[in-house]
Amino acid sequence: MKRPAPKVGGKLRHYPVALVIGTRPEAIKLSPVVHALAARGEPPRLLLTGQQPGLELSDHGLQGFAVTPLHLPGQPDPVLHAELVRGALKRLLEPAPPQLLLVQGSTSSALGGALAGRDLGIALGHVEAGLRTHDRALPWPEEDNRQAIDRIADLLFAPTAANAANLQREEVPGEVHVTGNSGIDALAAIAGPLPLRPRRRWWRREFRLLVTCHRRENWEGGLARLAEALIRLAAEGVASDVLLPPNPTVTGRLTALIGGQSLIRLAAPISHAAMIAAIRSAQLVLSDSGGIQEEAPALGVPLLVLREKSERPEGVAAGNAILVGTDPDRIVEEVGRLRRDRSALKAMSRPTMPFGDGHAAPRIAAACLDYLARQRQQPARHLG
Ligand SMILES: CC(=O)N[C@H]1[C@@H](OP(=O)(O)OP(=O)(O)OC[C@H]2O[C@@H](n3ccc(=O)[nH]c3=O)[C@H](O)[C@@H]2O)O[C@H](CO)[C@@H](O)[C@@H]1O
Repeated sequence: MKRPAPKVGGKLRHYPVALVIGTRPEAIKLSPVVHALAARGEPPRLLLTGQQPGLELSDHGLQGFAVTPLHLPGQPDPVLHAELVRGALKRLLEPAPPQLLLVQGSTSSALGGALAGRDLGIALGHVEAGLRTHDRALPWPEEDNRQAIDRIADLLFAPTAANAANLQREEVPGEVHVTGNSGIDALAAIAGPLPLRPRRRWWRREFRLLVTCHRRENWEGGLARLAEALIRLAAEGVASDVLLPPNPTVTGRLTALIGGQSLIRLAAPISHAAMIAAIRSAQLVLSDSGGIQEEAPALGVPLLVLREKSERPEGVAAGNAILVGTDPDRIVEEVGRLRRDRSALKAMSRPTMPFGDGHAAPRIAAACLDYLARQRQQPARHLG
């Protein structure tokens, strides 16, 4: 189907900085950056790809900013989606390109935005640069997308020193800044000043799990193995709250696998503030989400990571998380062990801040504006 090209807003020229947003985690993590840029007198234009249909920017405090929607929902083939975003953004931005384009993370929207920026010779900033599993298949396509974006970015905002070390090893040509993850800024905006004090009442009689599972690598087999584990745990009296993702494929499969099981509650996606409250009140979280791997340590909530490999080893190193994959025996065993061993659970409940101090966004905004000021003093860039 031929899609109409998005209308070009003449006002584009008034926005030296533009940001690409496609999904919930990008909105969550870029909102603090948008506000930090605005606080410094440079409110950016938001380019909303539509990857996650129904994403409401106002849910993430992004109302009132200039928004250009592209209406490009995610495709079964993420490489195709990245190309659609690339083409649409090139048509949109070519007449009046911004001086700096920011993308976040590892989505096909981020890759498409980065490639469009490169095609048009626009300086590119990557928020959340340098995360690596060093395995192109786990997760695919995120690992590929991250590497591809980092290779062409002019500004790389690495959340941690280990992320920056990955970039230095790869000898990326852009400037690397260690800033912390802006997701922790978003968390602080909800939870209050960080670090939090350890929770006093971390143990309760009833044992409830908070569960999310949506990564592509878990679609074939992983979801069914997790479902088996949750059903076995329910038989032992362990209750689970399973939060369904916005993705209808995963929601359909999870509902077919565990819908109607006693002690297992399925719930629709909730707001970020409600999610933070749910994490805080869980005794143990099971998740394959990237953002939750960052939030749980800062909130001092123990986490079992439903993945074989993670690009966020800092949570495991800090003692808050254990990588368990989706083997049902392993999940049942770890949950059982932590349920019985209160001191092990308590040791994982100490709030830690391996992913940042909650002040990443002002650092990112300052580095962007400094870069723009330097660029303005140089002769114009030419497309090679
Ligand atoms: C493993 C991986 O590659 N993850 C990538 C994925 O995000 P990620 O895996 O984090 O995506 P999720 O959809 O799990 O989003 C996580 C965020 O959504 C919140 N939440 C979750 C459930 C809910 O009902 N409501 C809600 O608000 C969580 O608190 C968290 O802040 O794309 C991000 C954006 O590019 C990247 O930064 C991540 O690296």
